[in-house]
Amino acid sequence: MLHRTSSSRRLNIKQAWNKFVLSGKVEESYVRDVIADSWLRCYNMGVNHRDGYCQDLLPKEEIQQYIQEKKQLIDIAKPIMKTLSKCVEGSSFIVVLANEKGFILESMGDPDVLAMTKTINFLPGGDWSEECVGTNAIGTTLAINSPIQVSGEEHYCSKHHIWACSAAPIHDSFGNVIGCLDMSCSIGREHSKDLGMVVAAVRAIENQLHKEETQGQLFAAHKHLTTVLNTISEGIMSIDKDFVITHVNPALSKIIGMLPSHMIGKQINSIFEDCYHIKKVLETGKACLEDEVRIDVLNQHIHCTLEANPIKDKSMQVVGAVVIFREIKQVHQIVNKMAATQARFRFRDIVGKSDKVQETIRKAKIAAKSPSTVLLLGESGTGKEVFAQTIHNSSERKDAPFIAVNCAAMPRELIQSELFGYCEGAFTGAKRGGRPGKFELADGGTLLLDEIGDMPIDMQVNLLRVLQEKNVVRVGGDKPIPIDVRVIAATNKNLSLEVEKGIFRKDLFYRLNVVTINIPPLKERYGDITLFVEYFLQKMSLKLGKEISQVDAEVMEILNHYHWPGNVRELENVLEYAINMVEGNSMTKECLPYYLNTAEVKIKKEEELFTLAELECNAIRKALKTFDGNITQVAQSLGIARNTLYEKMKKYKIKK
Ligand SMILES: Nc1ncnc2c1ncn2[C@@H]1O[C@H](COP(=O)(O)OP(=O)(O)OP(=O)(O)O)[C@@H](O)[C@H]1O
Repeated sequence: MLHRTSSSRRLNIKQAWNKFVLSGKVEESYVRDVIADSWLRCYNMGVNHRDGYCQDLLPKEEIQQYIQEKKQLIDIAKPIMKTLSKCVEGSSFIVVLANEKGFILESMGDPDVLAMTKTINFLPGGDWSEECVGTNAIGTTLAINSPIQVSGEEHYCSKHHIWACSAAPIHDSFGNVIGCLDMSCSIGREHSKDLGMVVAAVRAIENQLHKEETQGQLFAAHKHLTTVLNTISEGIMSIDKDFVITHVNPALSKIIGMLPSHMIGKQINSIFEDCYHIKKVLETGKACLEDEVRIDVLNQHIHCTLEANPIKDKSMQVVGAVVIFREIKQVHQIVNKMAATQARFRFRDIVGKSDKVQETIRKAKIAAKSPSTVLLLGESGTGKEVFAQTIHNSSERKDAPFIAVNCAAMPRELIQSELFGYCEGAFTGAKRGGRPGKFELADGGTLLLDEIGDMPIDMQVNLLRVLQEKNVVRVGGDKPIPIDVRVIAATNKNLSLEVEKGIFRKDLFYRLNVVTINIPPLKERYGDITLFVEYFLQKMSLKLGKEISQVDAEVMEILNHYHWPGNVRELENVLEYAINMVEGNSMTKECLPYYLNTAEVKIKKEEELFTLAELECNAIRKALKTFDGNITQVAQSLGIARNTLYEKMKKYKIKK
């Protein structure tokens, strides 16, 4: 139903208006109170009823300033204004947004009507307050803080009598008026639902504004909280009810040695090996405070106090937990640090799935359970010390010290006192009270004699005596001190050859060569390079503050075919160099050291020689993969009997 002001009513209002402009009094009952009040305000403000042309169109810079101030409102209102314009398309309407002072910020709609608005400066920058142009929808809605429709002669100025306008104020979440929305058309084209549409559009604008405000507040609160968490020196982690890590602060990342991005989104038990304290909090909903726990993560043990608090929702259901870690620098850790290295590695930390490494691990596990002396043989950088630490940590001596001594690095004249200690006054410069040697420091634990092949021959006899007698006599002393030490010796030399050459004592060789473990060179560990790359990338990305998300296939090709004379240590160094060289987050072959990119490496790759056993082993593996473990088909394809195939699989420890 069209609601147009009837011509008789218009006439009555017009007569009332005519009388009012002469007398300044509203006598007729045809004029709504809200309009009459507005007329009186305008009359008292001295608004010229014959004018109505907005004189005060703002200069461009000032309009821009107003637009800038209301950017958020305009951004939200514009799409809603467009929708409103679309709804009334073809009905000669325009939609106008003004600020709380009545200055127009934005207008859109019917082009003919927009053209008409130019004659009265009903344009962006125009001041449509009552004070400036008298009673009108924009100025009056702002003056009364309520929606209003102003038609024809209800306008204070005669020039506006040809318009019918509906407007409603827009409020912020505190109820302050921040602007208004108006819909205008020529008189006679207005509709009873115009005001309702404007009010609905204003509600939509206000809702969106409040939503953005709430989001802004949430964002600010989140930022605030993150800043607090990030500046706290304790390690803090939050988890959800499914044990998934949702937040890790930088302090915890530093304690654990792992980037937050590598932890967030993961299950806690994929990072921490023993997390039953934390799980209990989620299960029981009760907080937990532990004085001292050992957290096993990334081949290291972290001693810390642990505090875990449940997070509950409105209905008191546990929805997650916050865990606080405080690192304890334990006394024996400090002692260990001063004396030698901390034994960090355990079997599960040893990278490598190749048969050769698995065989070495099998033997090392046996050695760990026995009290016998162990001899570790392997090229430089293969991980002899890694295995020595692992054996120690898996032995019953794991809680006692692990001391490593490099026999090649010690000055010849100091070996004796370093290993066996000295008494006060043993030599010039000897400390008061004397000093214990490495054997004494390792008492109850394990002593790694690294590079044993480099121990001077005249020192070897003393070592043999200590190993046999199980006591040490400090340099300058005469009292034997009993020691209980498990010795692990390691060398990259061929000790029997050294014995033949007379450089190494035969009796010491036999004394050490009780449980011998060969550590394979890296080039023989088929398939392990990829695992090492993953492991070192994760370890070093934190140290170097870089995240590498991709390693080119070409890089893997080169790394997989290089002969690695420096073994794992060389690979570790190459990767550290390459990570440093990465620009962006992808490792290309240009990042590798020059020598790995040279022709020599490629030739080696082509000329690579395998032993017969390796060829046989590879052929069986390939065939098993091709025939999906079907023994009959594999035996047929290789031209051997099934029994022979089983024997060979056993020999090479190949599983189906
Ligand atoms: N299986 C492994 N898993 C993880 N890291 C390893 C492994 N093997 C070796 N490494 C790393 O490679 C480097 C060299 O290892 P390590 O010092 O144990 O070798 P080594 O054989 O004792 O060397 P050298 O003969 O020169 O003393 C170390 O940084 C070690 O952490």
